[in-house]
Amino acid sequence: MATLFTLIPSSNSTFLNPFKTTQHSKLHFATPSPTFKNPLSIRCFRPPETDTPPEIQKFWGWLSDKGIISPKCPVKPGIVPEGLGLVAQKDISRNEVVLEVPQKFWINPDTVAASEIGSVCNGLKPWVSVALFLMREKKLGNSSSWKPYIDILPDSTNSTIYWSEEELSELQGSQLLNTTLGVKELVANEFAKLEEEVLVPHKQLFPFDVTQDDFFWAFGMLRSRAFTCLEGQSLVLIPLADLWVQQANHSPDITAPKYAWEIRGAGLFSRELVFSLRNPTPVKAGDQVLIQYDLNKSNAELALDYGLTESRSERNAYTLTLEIPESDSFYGDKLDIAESNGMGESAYFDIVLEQPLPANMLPYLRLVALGGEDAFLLESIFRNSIWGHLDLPISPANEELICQVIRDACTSALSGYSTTIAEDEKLLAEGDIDPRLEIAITIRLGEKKVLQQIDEEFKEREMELGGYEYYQERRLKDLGLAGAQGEKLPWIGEV
Ligand SMILES: C[S@@+](CC[C@H](N)C(=O)[O-])C[C@H]1O[C@@H](n2cnc3c(N)ncnc32)[C@H](O)[C@@H]1O
Repeated sequence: MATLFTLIPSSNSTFLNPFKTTQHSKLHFATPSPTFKNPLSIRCFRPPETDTPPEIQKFWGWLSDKGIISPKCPVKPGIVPEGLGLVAQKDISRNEVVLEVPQKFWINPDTVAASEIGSVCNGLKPWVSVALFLMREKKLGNSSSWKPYIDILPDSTNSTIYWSEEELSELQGSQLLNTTLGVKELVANEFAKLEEEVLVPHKQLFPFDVTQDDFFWAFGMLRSRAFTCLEGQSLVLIPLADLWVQQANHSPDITAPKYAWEIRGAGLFSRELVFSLRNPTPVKAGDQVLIQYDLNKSNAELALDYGLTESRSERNAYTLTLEIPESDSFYGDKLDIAESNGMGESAYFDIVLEQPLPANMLPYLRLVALGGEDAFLLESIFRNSIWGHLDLPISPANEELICQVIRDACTSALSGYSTTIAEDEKLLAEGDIDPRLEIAITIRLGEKKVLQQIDEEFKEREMELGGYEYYQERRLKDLGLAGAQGEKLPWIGEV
């Protein structure tokens, strides 16, 4: 029954689909923190502060020259513990608009299409074309009109896509390791395609070396900064707005992004679009303006996208993949039942720490495990009612099988990690750890806790097998054919 249950990585990426791969690709990464190069002095609205790096001053001057910000702008980029952030220049109340960025300063697939490389980007995936644009602008250096923006972008983040092999080894056994390797492989494949189809044939547009590392840099920038849930926009980089830092550990005051930003019409007849950012919670002058990037992302997703994790227990999740094996003699019937109930041959269940099992997980498991004396339930006569029956235990054999399969899978997954929960907890308690190691420990600890929780839940089910009411008893009761204790009366056959 091993095929009943497989554990695969999951990634609800901001702009990529989930990956199913465990293949390794070559890794090349380094330089974790933002660096500021090219010392230059520029005009800015406020007197330059002595500790403000020249790149930020130049960026600010560029934004003011372009009219994106005015002297009244209530926020300003500043150095914060998380790299660059937006710092309040005055007390800002909740819901106050802190900045507005017109469409002409956005970088999205339309920007690329209208640029010098637009004609060679036709047919590229939106994220690939924006990544190509971004790395080209970086290579263009002083000739790029986006230089002040490109110069404030970090060389990398703590996203696992930038980790060295040694750093990744701390994730041994985790789903995040598989997901990261899958993403890296996908990006490497996209780069190989891009090289063959665009970079080499159009060398005149790319008269410099463009490497896979450059592409990884651009990919990581998009992954950590692009807005993807805006109306009508597949993905868009919005200079200045992308300096917003994630509120570490959830504060109920900080609302989800959908309340914090919007695209609205501006100008004559509202023809021009403007990205507008509102302050989610009152902030005092000098403090950072913070946001929640996405309340629904797991720690693995936060680590992959942004290179950060949170200690809230709901951020810890593990994705179980269940599937109906093609070799199952009832494959067709089971698939039909799954499909009639909005599911398919495979089903993914994100199990969250300290949360109940996802709806439909137990019915799907029972369906996959259905066989033997219970197989009559797969007959077409039951097709309309079967899902309701699967919501509750079907038979001791079926329930025992799902418990065994899940518990075996948990034991096997737990044996893949190189540390125990206690060891990880001790390491975290000691503190003063490298940020990437802290991310790795948080992830593997969270995954193991979820696996342990699943195992305990099914262990309890296993111990209660004798106490459940199964399909036959329920059916007899419904028909008024059960005895006083719910037992089948001796003269009753199969129902
Ligand atoms: C949208 S950018 C924000 C601007 C960024 N701080 C910078 O220096 O350019 C997102 C990135 O900021 C950093 N970041 C944001 N919130 C953070 C947090 N709470 N803890 C650590 N790093 C954070 C991460 O590197 C993340 O990938």
